[in-house]
Amino acid sequence: MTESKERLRRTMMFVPGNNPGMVKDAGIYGADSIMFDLEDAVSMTEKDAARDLVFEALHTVDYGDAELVVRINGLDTPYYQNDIKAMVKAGIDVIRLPKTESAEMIQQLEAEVVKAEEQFNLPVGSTHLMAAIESAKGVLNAPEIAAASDRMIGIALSAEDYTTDMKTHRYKDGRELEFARNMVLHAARAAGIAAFDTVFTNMDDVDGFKRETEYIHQLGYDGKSLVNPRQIPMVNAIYAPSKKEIKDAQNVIAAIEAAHQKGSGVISMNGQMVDRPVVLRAERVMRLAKASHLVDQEGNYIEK
Ligand SMILES: CC(=O)SCCNC(=O)CCNC(=O)[C@H](O)C(C)(C)COP(=O)(O)OP(=O)(O)OC[C@H]1O[C@@H](n2cnc3c(N)ncnc32)[C@H](O)[C@@H]1OP(=O)(O)O
Ligand SMILES: O=C([O-])CC(=O)C(=O)O
Ligand SMILES: [Mg+2]
Repeated sequence: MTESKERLRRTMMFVPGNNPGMVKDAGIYGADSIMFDLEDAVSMTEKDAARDLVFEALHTVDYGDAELVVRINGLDTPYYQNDIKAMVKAGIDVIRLPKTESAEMIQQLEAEVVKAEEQFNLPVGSTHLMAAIESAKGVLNAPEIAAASDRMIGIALSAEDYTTDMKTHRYKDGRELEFARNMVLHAARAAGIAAFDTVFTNMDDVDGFKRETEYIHQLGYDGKSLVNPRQIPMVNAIYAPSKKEIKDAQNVIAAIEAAHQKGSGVISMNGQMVDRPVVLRAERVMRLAKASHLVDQEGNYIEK
């Protein structure tokens, strides 16, 4: 559970569960998490076929190191119980509940997941959960939702449905999302889980996508839900630390290790106090640097 809670999740790519070609090839683009969609990308008439297709793919396709997520249908639909059963049986890593509005909904989801894990002789607790927050009620209850279960690995803002619920729509400057973005992020951080920003659906507005990603990176989001593989390298580039950030992080880690040997937890480096929060930030920079293939095994910067 700990490893799973802490893994890098910069890119979580939606893959329509009813599209055999996309489902089969989803692993080739290097997304940190692949999210098969059984909900809004799939029409009512294709719900069963999509579930079968994803189930089959989970058994036959090698998705490498990617985390495998499924967005099931909502708790107010006739599909969600079959979705949970099939996905737990297939050994999915994470179930994402759409349109989550309360902690009770997560508990209802968890009860079904426990039943399925027992039915298929899987260790109880092995399936992780996350929630998509898509309404005013969900945003206001985000702290309770994020803390509703030990299985929770993250919460995501879903701005398409959220802006509809708020009687607005998405603007280029994103000001209509300010409160929700901050609320979701704070709820995730307070619960110690990951925060995912919403999809950006205009594939032709590359500058707009980059601006939005820079903004949510600055806020502190772990990553973003995506709809297209072309968005993956753009997110990774924004999350990749610079050469100077890597050097500084390495200096901080080396200096604090030396200080610890002498029994001290705080030091001064170039006039700057270095203590635990600075070290934790440096360690995250190094995790991102490794994931971005910017350093080799020994931690040396790789010139491109
Ligand atoms: C509000 C919400 O609920 S959002 C979540 C639900 N929506 C989705 O899941 C939509 C996911 N995205 C898509 O279906 C598509 O990316 C679209 C329709 C937005 C654009 O499609 P296209 O114009 O065909 O994209 P593009 O030309 O960039 O595709 C390039 C390649 O990537 C593949 N691809 C595109 N999107 C995806 C995806 N999400 N997952 C896997 N593969 C994809 C295409 O199949 C194509 O493969 P090919 O070169 O082997 O033929
Ligand atoms: O989770 C997302 O970003 C996509 C979605 O369902 C929404 O925006 O309503
Ligand atoms: Mg939605």
